[in-house]
Amino acid sequence: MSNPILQLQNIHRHFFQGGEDLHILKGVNLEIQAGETVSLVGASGAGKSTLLHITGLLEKANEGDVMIDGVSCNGLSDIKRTRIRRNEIGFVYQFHHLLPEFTALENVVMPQMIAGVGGNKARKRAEELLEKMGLAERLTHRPAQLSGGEQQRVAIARALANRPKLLLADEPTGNLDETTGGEVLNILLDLAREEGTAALLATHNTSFAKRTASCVILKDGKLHKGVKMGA
Ligand SMILES: Nc1ncnc2c1ncn2[C@@H]1O[C@H](COP(=O)(O)OP(=O)(O)OP(=O)(O)O)[C@@H](O)[C@H]1O
Repeated sequence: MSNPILQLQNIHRHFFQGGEDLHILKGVNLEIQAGETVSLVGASGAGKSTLLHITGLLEKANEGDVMIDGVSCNGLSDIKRTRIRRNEIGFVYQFHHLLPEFTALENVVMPQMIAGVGGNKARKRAEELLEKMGLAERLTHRPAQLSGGEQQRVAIARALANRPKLLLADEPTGNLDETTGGEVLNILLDLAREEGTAALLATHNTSFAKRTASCVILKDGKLHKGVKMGA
């Protein structure tokens, strides 16, 4: 069997605040395979965003290792960590962070051009992704001309544009109503499975968490296996 796409090994994170040692993550372990979707739930302040930041190589753990497709990222230089982050990891946030002056299509083309993909190829990939998102009629719309759900679908297409091995999403539907959020989540999960992307999604919405292949709960600094969920 091939390597898991993501392995978190004994991750610890402390914050030192006002003379106090806040030990937020106390030995977190997790494995996610290609095409596997996992939701991350936990009370506010449990450390979900901190764990996603460490997993996305945006910050470092005080102890432990993040392995991306078998590569140990702990001891790598900042340049190598940035390269892995750019090439192997896609991010979706609660707010879409699309570039307002560019169209939907251009927003999805852009990260590919930055990664060195040629214009025609990048455009074709962007069109395909946006069509799968049900946005074929919205390619030339700017973010302000799109609904919240449409904006978030463009953000998901952008995150997947460079075919990342790992998709990290922090409350990807947190800014949407229940129905729209559910639709956006289904699209995200279908696409991640279809593309073989490993996905870790932090969410407060327990009914949404049921739609991923598995669910982990962050509590008292450790991950606990959630009840085995649906698909
Ligand atoms: N840079 C920092 N310095 C000090 N404390 C921090 C820092 N970043 C996070 N924390 C603390 O770590 C804890 C976990 O924060 P985090 O944002 O990861 O939680 P969360 O589970 O994502 O919460 P929410 O669901 O409310 O977004 C909180 O108590 C927070 O105050």
